[in-house]
Amino acid sequence: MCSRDCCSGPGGSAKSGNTCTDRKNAKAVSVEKIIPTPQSLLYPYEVIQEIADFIVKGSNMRPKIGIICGSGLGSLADIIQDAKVFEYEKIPNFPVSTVEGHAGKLVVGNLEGAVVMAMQGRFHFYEGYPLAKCSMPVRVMKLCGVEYLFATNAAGGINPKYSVGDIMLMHDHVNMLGFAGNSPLQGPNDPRFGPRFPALVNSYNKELINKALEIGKQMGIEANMHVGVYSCLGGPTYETIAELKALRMMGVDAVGMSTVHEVITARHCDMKVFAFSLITNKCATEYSDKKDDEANHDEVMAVAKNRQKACCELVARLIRQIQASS
Ligand SMILES: O=P(O)(O)O[C@@H]1C[C@H](O)[C@@H](CO)O1
Ligand code: HPA
Repeated sequence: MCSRDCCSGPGGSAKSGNTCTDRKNAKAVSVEKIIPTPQSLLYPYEVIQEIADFIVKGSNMRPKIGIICGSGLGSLADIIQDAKVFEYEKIPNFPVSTVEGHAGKLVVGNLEGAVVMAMQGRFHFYEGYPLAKCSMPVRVMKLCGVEYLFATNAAGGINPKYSVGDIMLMHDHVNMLGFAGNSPLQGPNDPRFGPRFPALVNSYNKELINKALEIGKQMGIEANMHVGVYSCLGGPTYETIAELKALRMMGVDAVGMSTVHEVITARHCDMKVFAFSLITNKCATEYSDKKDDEANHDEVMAVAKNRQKACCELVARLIRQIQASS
C-alpha cells in the first residue's frame, strides 16, 4: 500500500488519476531489480549465429541432420566418419555437460551420405540450466543449416507392455514443465527463429516414424519397438509411485528428463523432428518394498550400452533413407 494520502494502494486508483509519482518510481526501481533476463533473451540470434559460424567454418561442413545423444547413447556419434570434433568448452558461449554418460563433444561429419552434427552430451534442466539454455544448441543446429532433428533419450517405461531395452518412437509428448509455466520460448519472441505461438500438433514427423517402423521390421526388432507418448519431468529425482500413476492416467508411456524442450525449440524454427526413447528401466506403478523397483543411473547407462548397437543401426538406416529420397 502507498503510505501517502495521494492514492488508495498498490492497484487502487490514484486520487488524482495515476499520478502518484513516488509510488511509480518506487515500483520502477524494485521491478527492475527483481525481473530476471527472460529465457528467450539469454542467447540472442546474433550469438547463436556466431556459434553456428564457428562450427561451420571450423568443420568446413554444413550439416543437414542434427542428432542429440541420450544418456549412454553417445556411440551414435562414434559411427560418424571424417569427423571434426569440438569439445563444448572450446565452443564460444557453449555450456558444459555435467552428467555422466554425456561426454560434452559436438561431432560433425558424414553418416550414410549425409552431413550430420551430433551432440555427445545434452543439457538438462536439473543441471541448473534454464530450458532456453538446454535447447539453445537446437537453434545453433538450425543456423548451421540443419533440417532434421533426431533426439534420443533414456527413459523409464510406464506402459506395462514395455520391456527394458525396447525402443519407443515418440509420436507425442506431455510437457509437464510447460504445465508448470516453464518454456524455452518464454520471453520476447524473435521472429527470425519462428512465430510467437507455434502449434505443436504433428510435431513428430509421421513419415519418419513409419520409415523407422519399417526399418525395425527389417532389423527383426519390431516386437521391441513401440510408438508412444513421452513426458519430461524436471529431475534429478526419479518419479514417485503417485507421480507415475498420474502420468499413466494422462496417457504417458515413457518418462524422462529431457527432449521435450528441444523438440519445442526445433518445431518453433520449423525443423522436422524424429525422436525415440530407449526404455532403460520399468517404472513401478504399485507400492512395493522391492529394491529392484528403484531406478538408478548406473542401470540406465548399462542398458543403453547394451542396446547402443540397435539404436545406432536404426539411426543410420533412417538417415540412409532420408538421403535416398532427397
Ligand atoms: O539425457 P537423457 O534424457 O537420455 O537422460 C536420462 C534422464 C537423466 O538425465 C538420466 C537419468 O538416468 O538419464
Ligand atoms: N525416470 C526419469 N528419467 C529417466 C528414467 C526414469 O525412470 N530412466 C531414464 N531416465
